[in-house]
Amino acid sequence: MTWALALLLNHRPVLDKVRRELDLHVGTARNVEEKDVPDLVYLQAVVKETMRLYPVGPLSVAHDSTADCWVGGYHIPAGTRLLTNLWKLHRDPQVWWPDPEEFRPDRFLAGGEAAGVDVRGQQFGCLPFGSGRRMCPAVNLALPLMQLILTRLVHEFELGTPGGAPVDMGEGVGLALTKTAPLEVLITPRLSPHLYHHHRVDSM
Ligand code: HEM
Repeated sequence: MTWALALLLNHRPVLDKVRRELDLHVGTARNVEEKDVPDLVYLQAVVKETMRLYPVGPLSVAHDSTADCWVGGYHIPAGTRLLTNLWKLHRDPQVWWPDPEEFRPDRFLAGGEAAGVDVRGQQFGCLPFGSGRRMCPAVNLALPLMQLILTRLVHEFELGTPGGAPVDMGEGVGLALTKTAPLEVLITPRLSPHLYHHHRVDSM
């Protein structure tokens, strides 16, 4: 979520395009709901492109091979500890991305080189949730949640940075891909005040 906001702040035309899609499908008279997300194909592309460039777990999760096997010409003996470098894979020009370092969600839209590419482990060039039997079991929780929370932030708030400065995209090293500089975002409501009404949950 942090990386998605940072990318949108540094790529205003992409943010504007997300808003235009929202204005078309949702308008400004109500809040976005989960049922709207399937119509928001550009927003979905933004989330995919964010996870391609900034996979939450850049080295995925370690696995041990249970049997001898060959991968890409290398012999892997049984019992080898294996890590998949998703960060490298997602930015490798030999995989399929002509301009892998660029944030360009359109590549996931019809006509783009990654049209139809999903992030649920079926296309091996983009695996933010891993693949196979041990892929992330929470993909169907995490993906819709990220899509909905990001959409609501973009729909309900103008987003800016202190002094209009670009966001520092420095990446930390670790099992989770963290930002080295904390993200500072200025938010201003952009919808009618009654849409920000919070329901109070009474304690039982
Ligand atoms: C955007 C959010 C998330 C991403 C990108 C993500 C990504 C991943 C990845 C790459 C793996 C390793 C898959 C593999 O080895 O092939 C994994 C495993 C796992 N994830 Fe997630 N994850 C996310 C959120 C979550 C959440 C919210 C939960 C729990 C509620 C969760 C629970 C797990 C568990 C239990 C495993 C280990 C599965 C196993 O080894 O069988 N993940 N996740």
